[in-house]
Parts: sequence; C-alpha cells; structure tokens
Amino acid sequence: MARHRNVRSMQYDEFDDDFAVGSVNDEPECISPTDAQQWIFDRARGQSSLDSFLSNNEDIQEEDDDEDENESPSKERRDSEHFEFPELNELDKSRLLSCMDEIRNIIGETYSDRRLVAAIMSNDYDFNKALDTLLNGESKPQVHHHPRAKIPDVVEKGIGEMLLEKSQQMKHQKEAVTVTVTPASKNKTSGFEVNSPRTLTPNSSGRNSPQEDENKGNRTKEAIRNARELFEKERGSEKEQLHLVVIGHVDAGKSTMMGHLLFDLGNVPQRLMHKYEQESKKMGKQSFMFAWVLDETGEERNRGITMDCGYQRFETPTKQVTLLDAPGHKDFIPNMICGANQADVAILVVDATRGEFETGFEQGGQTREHALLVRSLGVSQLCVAINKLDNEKWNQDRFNDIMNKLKFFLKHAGFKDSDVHYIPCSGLTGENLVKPSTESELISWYKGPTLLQVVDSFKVPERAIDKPFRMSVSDVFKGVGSSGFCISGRIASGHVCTNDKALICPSKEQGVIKHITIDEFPVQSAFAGDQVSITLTGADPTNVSVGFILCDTHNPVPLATKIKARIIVFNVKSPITIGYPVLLHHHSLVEPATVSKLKAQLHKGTGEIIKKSPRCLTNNSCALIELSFQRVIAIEKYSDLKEMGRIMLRVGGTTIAAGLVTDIINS
Ligand SMILES: Nc1nc2c(ncn2[C@@H]2O[C@H](COP(=O)(O)OP(=O)(O)OP(=O)(O)O)[C@@H](O)[C@H]2O)c(=O)[nH]1
Repeated sequence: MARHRNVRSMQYDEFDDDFAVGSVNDEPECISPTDAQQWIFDRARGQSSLDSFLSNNEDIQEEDDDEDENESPSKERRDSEHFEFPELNELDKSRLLSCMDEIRNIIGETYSDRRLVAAIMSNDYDFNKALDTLLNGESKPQVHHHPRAKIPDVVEKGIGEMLLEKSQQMKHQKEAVTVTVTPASKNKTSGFEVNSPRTLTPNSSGRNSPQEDENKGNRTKEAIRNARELFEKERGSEKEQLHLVVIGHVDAGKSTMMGHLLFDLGNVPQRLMHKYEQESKKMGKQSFMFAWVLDETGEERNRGITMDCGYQRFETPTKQVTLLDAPGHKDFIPNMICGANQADVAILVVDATRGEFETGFEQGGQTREHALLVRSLGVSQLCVAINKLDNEKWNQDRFNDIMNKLKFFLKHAGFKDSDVHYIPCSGLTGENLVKPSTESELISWYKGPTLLQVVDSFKVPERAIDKPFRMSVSDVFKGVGSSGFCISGRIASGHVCTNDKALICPSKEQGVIKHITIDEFPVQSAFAGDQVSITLTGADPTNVSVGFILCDTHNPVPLATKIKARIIVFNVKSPITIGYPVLLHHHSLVEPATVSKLKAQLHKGTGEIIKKSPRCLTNNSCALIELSFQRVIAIEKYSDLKEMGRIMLRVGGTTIAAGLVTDIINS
C-alpha cells in the first residue's frame, strides 16, 4: 500500500511526458559477461588475424628472389606452416594466442608462429618482454627490399628499430589517452580477460582512435549521407518496424499468449507444435506447450518460467513486429530491463484469476513494477491483456474491476488514457488473440479489437534517424566470419552502413563495420530502432564491453566521470545523502556510481527549486543531483539526444529512482 500511495502522489509531467518511475525487487546482478571463449581469437583454428588495422603493408618489404634461406620471411612462413602448437591448458592457450595477436598487431607477420611462441613462453606470456626479445634478439629477420618500397627509413634503421619505435609510439599513445586508472585496471595485462561491465576499465585504448583532425572538417561520405533519403530508399516500401515487449507478473501467461498468437498466425509449423505438445505432455507440463515456442531452453521448460527475453518476429497487416517476451520472475528483472530497453510499445499481461491479479498487483508483485519500468524507459503505448478470463467464465464485472484498478494506476504512472488499450483474452484457448472470439459469454459484452488489431494500431514512434549514430552494446561475441568480432544491440539513433568507421566509447577504439545483420539477414545499412549484429574489424575486442556505446567517429558520444541528473526518488529504505552508492542503469550499461552532490530539491509539479543543497532526499522527492563514477562512461544529455539521456538508479535489487541527464562533466 505504501508504494501505491507513493505512486499516486507522484507528478510525472515535468519529465516531458517521457518519464515515470517504479520500484523493483530483484538481484542487482545484470547482464552476464560474454563468455571469453566466444570471442577469443583462435589462430590455431585457422581464423585470420585482427592485425590488419595496424599493419602498414607498404612498410613490410617483399622478399627478393635471392632470399637468405635462414632468415627470409618466406622461411618464417614455412616455419609457421609446419609448426605445431604446444599442448597447453585452455587458460594458457588463451594467453598465448592473445599475446600473439598483440604482437602481430604491431609487427605483422614478420616472425613465424614458432618464434612468437618461443618468445612469449620464455617470457612467461609477458607481451612487452616477448616483443623486446623478438625485436632485440639475435634472430632478427633480414629485411628484403622490394623495388617499389617507399620507406627509406627502413633501409637506414632496419625493421627491428622501426618496429620497436612503432610499439613505443603505441605505448605512449595508449598512456596519453588513458582517462582513468582504477586499481583493477592496473592489473590488466593481457587481452584474454573477459571484460564484464563490472571489471573492465574503460581506459581509452587509443590504439586506433581517430586523430583530432580526423574529426574536424574532414567528413567522409557517411557523414554527409542523407539519412532520411536513404531510409526512404531502403525501407520506403516495407511495413513499419515495431519492437514490442511483453511484460507482467510471473505466470501471468505471457509466453503462452504469444506462443499461441504466433501459432495462430502460422509462424509455428503444425508439426513443431505437435512435437511440443507431445514432449510437454511427457513432462507433465502440457499447459506450457504454447509457452515452449518462446521458452526455448531446457531449464526454462523444466522450471516452467521464462529466464531471458525470447525473440520472435511476426507481421500484422501494417507492421513487422519484433516480439520480446520478457521474464516475469523478479530474479530476472535485469533481463527484463534489457528487453524493455529495446521496445517501442508493450503488452502488459495480467492474470484475471481471482487472487492472482491481486498478488501480481500488490507490493512485491511485478505488474506495477514492469509498467513503471517500461514507462521510465520511454514506452508510452500499452496494451493491457486481461488474460485467463476463461478461469472467470468471461465475467464482465471482473474485467471492469481489473481495468479500473489498472487505469487509475497507469494514469498516475505517466500513461495517457488514450494510449492504453484493454482487451479480454485467453492465451491458453486463443480467445481474442488473432480472431474475434466466438465465446458466447464474451461476445455478449465485448465488441472491441483483438490483440493483433491493437498491436497493428500502435503508432511507431518517431525514430531519431537524422541524429548521430549511437548503439549500446548488449553483447560481444566471436563472429562466424573470417575476421573481426561481432557486437549486437539496438541502434538508439542515427544510421550506419557497411564500411563505415565507428568508434567504441568510452575506450575510443575505432573499427570498421564490415557486416550488418538484422535477424541474421545481411543488410547494407541499419537505422535507429533496428536490433542489429555488427561485425567490426580493426578493433580490439578486449576494448569492447557490454554497455559501451558504438558511435559516429565524427560526432562521438560524450564521455563523463560525473553527470548531473534530474531524478524522481521513490521507495528508498534510507534517505539519499551525499556518498550514497547506487548502480546506474543506462541502456545495457550497469555501472557503480556515488551520489556526490545534492544540488537542489525541486518542486514536483513546477520543477522550481524548493531548497538548495538539501541534506537528504526521501521517497517521492524530485531533485537535481550529481553522480560520480570511478571510471569514464559514455552518456549524453537528455536535451541533446533523449534516446541516450535516460537513467535508472538501483540499490540492492530495487529501482530507487529514475531520471534524465541534465549535464555531463568529464573531469
Ligand atoms: N486457464 C488459463 N491458463 C493459462 C492461460 N495462459 C497461460 N496459462 C497457464 O499459466 C501458466 C503460466 O503460463 P506462462 O505462459 O508460462 O506464463 P508467463 O507469464 O510466460 O511466465 P514467466 O515468463 O515465467 O513469467 C501455464 O500453466 C499456462 O498454461 C489462460 O489464458 N488461461
């Protein structure tokens, strides 16, 4: 009840009708780090190297015919061909390959695998020492000059010196652009470690960051492309894209409803559905057979709950819909937030069964929390599916009772009445999902739209296609192609095309976009709103992590060690004071932060300053605060790019505030 009262007295209008807040009970653990093995570069398995971005082929001399048999590059190559890698455990193998990559990034293919391995292992996997050994050692490969070689310095200094200089330049460059060094980062020595959002220090890699003058005045074709024209050309004839998240309390029937809808639409083959029916029957879980369409893992099926967002696509008469089936269990709220981050609109599923709706709606239930979370993430259109009404014999009073309770709550949570649709349905029997119901008890009082008709009627939000390119990295993994690595995420703003350069922030790692896929189909360009996988080449995956932002090299995302934010506080156990630790959620980023200043308490209705430098903030207050981070993060002011300017603050598994970024400080 306490929370209900809190919500009731909130005023959300000051947040540009784009904003609402809620509280959630769950564990703070969020996105699991990508498994190192997924993207560890494996030369032993024949993958090509990541070194192309640094190697200057004109510097590497081609061999003469009269090459020295002992020292020639071709000898080195042959040496590599016949070389067998030593038997190592997985960890050492990863360290070795990582070191080899680092070295090859600097010296290219000058030395054979055999020599690299020997140098690395004799220096206990220390990349710097191994490099020194190779460059200063007796066994320098002899330089052979091609007649077209343009680098007289090589002749004078010798390749060893040149490479040493190059590596030193790189080291200096790295040091020069390093922004923050946390104790954790000092330990970072090699590229094989997995960079989770919690462990990676987003120092600028600086290895291939664009130079200052590259950003100024020297705009390439991607910068002057007309995004709208391109969008019209590429997508003009297609149906509109809509991203739909399905939310609600655990067991409300979300997966069953969407699985049944997909089946009725013909997206699930009859034979596959029959298989699910048989298998679920064997496990004594036949009532979950439609849920299996979306709950694909063994654990989800055994436990009968959704644990991670299920993805599917379907079409309505006017839209191509990407469906994200979010988990309802409170333990998986971070996964739900990830899904909701990608959504334009939502279906809120509630269980109409007597007692069940009440459990989901009361404190500790997820109905309110999910609704508040999606609202705070910018979702403003909602379909409330009053589900399992078959259990209530399609009773109109029950439907109205639930609708009225939710109407009141959702209005105060920041949803406009006109943007919320209520439908009665049954995910299990399929009533009112795709076709109008034939159930006499229902059609005697309900003449409204089906679930599919409501989805079709949603307005696709305006996409920020003209704005600078921004994409929050939600996963990093090894690609199936021969080079580079993959990142996936949703494009928050702007657009990209293959062969564009892009910058990863805050590490300032630059790469080239080699491939873009949407739903596993290759495309040449992608736009704000698209959920994509991008293959990057020329960038080091160790400088990329979940929560980082891939952005336009000419107009990069700002970096911050502090931000100012206007927040609404709710449901804090103890008042917020200076030094209060929180977890900042910004797109896929989960970052520890500290409330470093309480600048002002604001009037919830007018936004006027009520009190400067308040000593604490309590439930329901609206305030201007400053948040400090131990590491640099990539974030943007709401007024500059609203898609990048929303944040949520969580503590101990509870969302305690949501807000908008008003200022960026990079100290
Ligand atoms: N009677 C009835 N039962 C339903 C209906 N929809 C779902 N169920 C049952 O409710 C149970 C939970 O359904 P799920 O689809 O797994 O619920 P969920 O909301 O996806 O669950 P989580 O994703 O784990 O939160 C299953 O036993 C379903 O058969 C319905 O419309 N009527």
